[in-house]
Amino acid sequence: MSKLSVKTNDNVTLCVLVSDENPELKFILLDNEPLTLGRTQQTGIVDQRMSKNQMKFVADYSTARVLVEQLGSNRSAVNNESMIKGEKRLLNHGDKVSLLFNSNFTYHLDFVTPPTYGVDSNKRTTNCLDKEISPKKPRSDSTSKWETRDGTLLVYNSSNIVHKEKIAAFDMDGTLIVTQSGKVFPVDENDWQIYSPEVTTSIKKLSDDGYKIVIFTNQGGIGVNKVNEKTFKKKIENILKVIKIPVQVFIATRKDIYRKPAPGMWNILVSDYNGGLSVDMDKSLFCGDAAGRPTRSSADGKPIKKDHSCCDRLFAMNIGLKFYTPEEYFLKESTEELYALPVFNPNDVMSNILYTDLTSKALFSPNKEMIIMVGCPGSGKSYFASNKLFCHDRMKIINRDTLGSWQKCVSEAKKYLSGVSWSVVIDNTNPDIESRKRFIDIAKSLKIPCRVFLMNVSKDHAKHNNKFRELTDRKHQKVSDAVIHSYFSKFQEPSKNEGIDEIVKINFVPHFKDPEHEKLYKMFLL
Ligand SMILES: Nc1ncnc2c1ncn2[C@@H]1O[C@H](COP(=O)(O)OP(=O)(O)OP(=O)(O)O)[C@@H](O)[C@H]1O
Repeated sequence: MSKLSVKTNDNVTLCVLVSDENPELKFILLDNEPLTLGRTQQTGIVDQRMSKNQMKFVADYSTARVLVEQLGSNRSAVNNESMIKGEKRLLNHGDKVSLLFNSNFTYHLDFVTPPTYGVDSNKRTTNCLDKEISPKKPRSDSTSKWETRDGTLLVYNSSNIVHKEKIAAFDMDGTLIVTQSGKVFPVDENDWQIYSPEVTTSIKKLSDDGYKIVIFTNQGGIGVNKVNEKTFKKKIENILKVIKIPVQVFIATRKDIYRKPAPGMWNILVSDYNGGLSVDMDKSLFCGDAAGRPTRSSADGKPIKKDHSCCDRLFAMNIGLKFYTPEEYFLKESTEELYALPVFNPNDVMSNILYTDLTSKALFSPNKEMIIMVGCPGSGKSYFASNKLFCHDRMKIINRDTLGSWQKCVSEAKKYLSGVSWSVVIDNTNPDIESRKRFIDIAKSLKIPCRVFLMNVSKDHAKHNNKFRELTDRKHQKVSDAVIHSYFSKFQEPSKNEGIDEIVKINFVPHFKDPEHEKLYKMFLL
């Protein structure tokens, strides 16, 4: 039995939230009239984790979408992706909402064609809440096809997009379009032309052959307000008018997991934007111009600048997709396979090495001592120092990021080492003699042994770790590449002459929180 009833006109597409646990339980969402669900008699939910007003829904019949906002404190979810208080999402027909994350309080959204109540007996006679699904109303304006995910990813769906197992994906700038002006960056939103006539014919053929056409584009300019988002969306719509085939577009506007070569745009396509169809990786492909090719000549001998980056090729490699350059795919030019990958390949990290060549001694001594870490940002000092496998309970990790200044680190180190049995680890970069001396002096004055643990990690490896940290730990303050370069320019190799008892080189031994982290770590990240 439905908890609500409503009289409707024949031409109205009714919108209903249907409980997955009890399909009899349905809530009608009237056009533009908010409905709040939570721990109430209406829903029959008594779980105390649920707020009385947990989620607010507002249907927009003109666009066949529903805006949902989480009001309660505990997490809810849309299509199994968790939401927090204050977060809003747009729902489409068929989307699943969990009033509480990981619970059975789930509903799905149906747009239902209402009955005619005997006005014309040839017309439908089903109850308005029976699951007779009307085709979605055509969206009234182009903006209704746009969505924003996680505040940074823009997604566009052509209204007649059909999901497929075969995906033909393309980069946009330099691949599907080039500037008319001949400049690297467009001078305005109209400064574009289709890369070559083969683009439209190839895409039509792919579509006829059962491929869904997708565009993945990095547009960091939007994130830093250099490019106007509204104007850019219009530009996409104009390009798609020329392509004339239904297309899905993903636009990464920030330096986050969605920015190529990180895999976020692909992952969200597979999880949320392919109608639940799995992707045939063997038949799918990605084509882009950022392929890491050096300066070269065209067939008629004209010089061609080197590629501005390798991010398209790396994106395809990270995902495991077949990769083509626009020249290969559209112009059928033969492949030269001349390209450069980043110096550091995360797949090369060795898991079968020891942390240190020191096999005779315990890495961390049970006796009181001072350990000075030396290593650039991202070299893994904190990860190593805080790894409980190697530390003992009476070991204080002292860190400038937490305390605020080296002076505070010095006094904290003195305090602990003056105590009965505490050892300390100075978890700062300590690149030069001057920065190490502050701590060596304390050890000397207290007659405590002092060792240096020197991180055996290259600059490119540290940059990779740093990027990985950015993508996996949003709370950690971002470290620019300039800070890493500055460490290396200041670096003075530690020497026993500084008053250090022992210098131990610490190798990078990979160890991951979970398989997802390992998978991401082993991808190329720029
Ligand atoms: N052995 C390891 N295996 C897997 N990941 C690691 C390892 N060591 C470090 N990482 C990852 O590399 C990133 C950087 O490590 P960490 O924060 O320890 O560096 P750091 O040298 O302390 O940097 P900073 O000086 O900026 O604090 C982190 O995301 C960490 O999870």
